[in-house]
Amino acid sequence: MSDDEIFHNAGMAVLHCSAIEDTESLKLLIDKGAPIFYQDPSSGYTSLHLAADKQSLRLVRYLLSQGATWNAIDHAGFTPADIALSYGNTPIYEEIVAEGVRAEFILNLLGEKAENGDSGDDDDDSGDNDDSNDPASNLNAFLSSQLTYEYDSDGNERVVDSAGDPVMMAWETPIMKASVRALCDNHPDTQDSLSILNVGFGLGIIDTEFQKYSPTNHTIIEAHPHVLQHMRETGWYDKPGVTVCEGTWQDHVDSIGQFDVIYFDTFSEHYRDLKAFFEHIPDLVESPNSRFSFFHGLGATNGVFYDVYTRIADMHLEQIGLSAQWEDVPVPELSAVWKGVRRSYWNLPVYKLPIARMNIF
Ligand SMILES: C[S@@+](CC[C@H](N)C(=O)[O-])C[C@H]1O[C@@H](n2cnc3c(N)ncnc32)[C@H](O)[C@@H]1O
Repeated sequence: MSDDEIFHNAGMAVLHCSAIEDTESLKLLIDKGAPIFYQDPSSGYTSLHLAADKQSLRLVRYLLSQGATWNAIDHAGFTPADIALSYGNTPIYEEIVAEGVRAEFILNLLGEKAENGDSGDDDDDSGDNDDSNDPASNLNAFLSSQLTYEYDSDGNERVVDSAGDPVMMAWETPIMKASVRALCDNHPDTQDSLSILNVGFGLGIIDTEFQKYSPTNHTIIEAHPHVLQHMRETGWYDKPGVTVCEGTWQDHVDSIGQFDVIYFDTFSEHYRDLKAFFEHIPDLVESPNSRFSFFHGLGATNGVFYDVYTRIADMHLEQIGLSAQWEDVPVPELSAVWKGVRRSYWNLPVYKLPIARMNIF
């Protein structure tokens, strides 16, 4: 028998024992090195998918304790937690999501260690591998990519990079408006007029909304030369109170000052970059009343991943002394907006809008 056949048979035995909830035999197989992560070639199911499908919390716990993969996707596009959710099985869903948070949290720490030179690997979660020349995942490739401002066939504005990936799209307007309302409405410092920092101009949707509050200081950090050109052509450099900081936020963040309102929405960066920005917030806030938000699109092609990343971001904010509230914003059906672009980056009915404040004051 070839190695491949032995591997396949051992994997199928793991799946069979999971399907009949035979934990005794499962334990023997796993102790002998059978692959707990094995995916059925015809369905893509893993042992954890089967345990979720059986609604066996005991088996789910056992498999997770033995290192089962929390986020494997079957051929229909579902993770084990999606299956639990389809049954309304909250205990199993929560068990798997908690494991996801633990696993991603540790991967994040390992990623940081690697960046600090503690290990040779630059291996981390959430596709944070920027070795490629893909403008959507590598900042340098993005900054030298041609950007095009255009309208889709329904007249919705968007800006796309040279690979055809959308950088910003008009469908996000309700999210941007809701973010500005949550950041600016009833702000205790409105009397003195707000000072606002926005990182990432894109289509200028959020900056247009911020302008409605007549901020005395409205600072925009923008890195891409074509976006800056667009800002010049559309008069943003001449608006009273607006300061455009050309370059990346990493270039400016240490000398930019303090603000009542801070928003962050870049492109081609990764969770670790957002987290690095979080760490500057204590130095960027003007007062105890200052509010911070960011575009939360982490893992937004799958509800389980989105849930896991919402919790991870919340924990990281907490670690640096920020406490966040998350408001649900409904997102309409979007299939039409992805026509003519390479990848869709959103596939969920609800946006989780974060509003964070320093909790040390
Ligand atoms: C998704 S768009 C922002 C959309 C914006 N919120 C709006 O309402 O239209 C992201 C923007 O961030 C810019 N950007 C990407 N990386 C950046 C960085 N490191 N520093 C500053 N700007 C960056 C991009 O050029 C792009 O204009």
